[in-house]
Order: sequence, then structure tokens, then C-alpha cells
Amino acid sequence: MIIALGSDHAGLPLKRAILSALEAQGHAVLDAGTHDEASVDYPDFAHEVAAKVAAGEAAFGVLVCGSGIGMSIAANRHPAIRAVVLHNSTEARLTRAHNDANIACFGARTTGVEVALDALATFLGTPFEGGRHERRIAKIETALT
Ligand SMILES: O=C(CO)[C@H](O)[C@H](O)[C@H](O)COP(=O)(O)O
Repeated sequence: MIIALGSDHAGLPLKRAILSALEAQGHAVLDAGTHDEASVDYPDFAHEVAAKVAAGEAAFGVLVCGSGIGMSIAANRHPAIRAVVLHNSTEARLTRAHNDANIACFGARTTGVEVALDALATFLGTPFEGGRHERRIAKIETALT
């Protein structure tokens, strides 16, 4: 699969581990950066990755910051993006099966490398169940007036 990946400075160590794991699994990774420890602003990377997923240039996105929360807030401003903060494989399985989530966000300051890699593997390997969940996702996409 083609996967878009990005982090800020806080997420860089975990992003590097995720990049290695994804490439070892045979995925093509579009690495939006950041590439060094200099302080940067997480929305810049969230928007770049979300735009690639929304445009269909990547099947999924992965975003890492200190907590994963800022990345998810920014990515979720894009139509058709469902970005979730993951702390474990159970959340990863449920959010793919029920929410058809398309961007996984991790906190490098909150989640260890092994736990994050396990959750990401589950996220990428779990199909959307469809059915009743289609109706609920359509309601998410409906603008409130
Ligand atoms: O925005 C965040 C919270 O969701 C991210 O965790 C950032 O990585 C964090 O705010 C960066 O903090 P820093 O003090 O500038 O390293």
C-alpha cells in the first residue's frame, strides 16, 4: 500500500521507527517530514498528509506528534478524513471496522514504539465492516446547520 507519513519534532523518533517498519513490510511510504529535531509546527505535516489521503494519493496516513492529539485535530479539518489517536490494538481494530478511519495518529510522548507498531499493523490489516456503519459515517459527513 501507499502510506503518507508525517511528524513534528516531538514525534520524530517514533516516526523513524514507523518508517522502518512500514518499508520492511513492503509498503511505499510518502514521508512528508519532519526530518530533523528542529522545532516545527505539527499542522503543517497534518495538512500535507491529510491532503494526500483525501486526494487518494495514499491509502492511509500516519501522523505522530507529542500526544497525537494536535495532529488528529488538524487532519480532521479535511473532508473525508477520519483521523484517530491510537493507544493500542483494540482501538485500532475497532476504529477501522466501525469508523473506517483513514489516518492513525500516535503520541511519541505517550505511547511506546512496540505498542504503536502493533496498533499500526492492526489498523492497516483490519477491513471496514460496512453495513450499519456506512449510515453512521454518512451522518458524520453531513454538515450541521
Ligand atoms: O500539539 C501537540 C499536542 O497535541 C503535540 O503533542 C506537539 O508535538 C507538542 O505540542 C509539541 O510541543 P513542544 O513543547 O513544542 O515540543
